[in-house]
Amino acid sequence: MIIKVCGMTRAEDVEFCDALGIDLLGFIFYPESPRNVAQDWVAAQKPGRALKTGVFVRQGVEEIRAIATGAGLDLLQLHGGHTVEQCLALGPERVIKTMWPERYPTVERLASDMLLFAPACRAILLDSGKSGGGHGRSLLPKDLQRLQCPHPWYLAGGLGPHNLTVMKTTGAAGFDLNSGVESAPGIKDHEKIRHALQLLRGKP
Ligand SMILES: O=C(O)c1ccccc1N[C@@H]1O[C@H](COP(=O)(O)O)[C@@H](O)[C@H]1O
Repeated sequence: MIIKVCGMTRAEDVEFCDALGIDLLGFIFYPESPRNVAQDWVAAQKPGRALKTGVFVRQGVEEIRAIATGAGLDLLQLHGGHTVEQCLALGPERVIKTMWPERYPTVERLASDMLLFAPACRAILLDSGKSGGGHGRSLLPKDLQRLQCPHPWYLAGGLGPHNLTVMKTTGAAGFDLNSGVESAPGIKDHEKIRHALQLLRGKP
């Protein structure tokens, strides 16, 4: 199971999550977000094990490539209306493509769109709402329990210790934690992260 903690804005949170065994650390490159970070600061963050994941909303391929190189990113989370062609141009092995189930009338229509993107990304991230991210709202687990998709998909949207037990029943291959493990936007609550990890991995 992959666990990502997103919205890193402080070195102490990067170090804490890396030491705890979090797999992916998310850095948001979106000026309208309270979690937006500067490329140079991200370049200075050097986790030992966790992969650095940049989150992009509006940027095109060339800009994403430049930021990825400058900030030393391992993975790219495309959290806007990015196309299959853009994912392929950036490299499927490093792309996490966000999709929004609430845009689809049925879970079957969602699954067929996920299949279109599958060859263009390493994983699909399902978030709440119809666009953007960091809303702090959650998807309904009962809808996702019926989802049939052979490609790895991760779950996002208001995840935290309060709902992870039920969210685990969706069968997601990964969980992306953000506002649900914060004390304020961009300020991670270490106890909530520890508790979330315990619920997901069953470790103290
Ligand atoms: O967190 C943000 O501010 C943000 C802004 C723009 C795009 C994505 C953003 N965050 C990502 O959104 C999901 C869900 O977040 P939340 O748990 O609902 O707060 C997650 O992948 C964040 O990485």
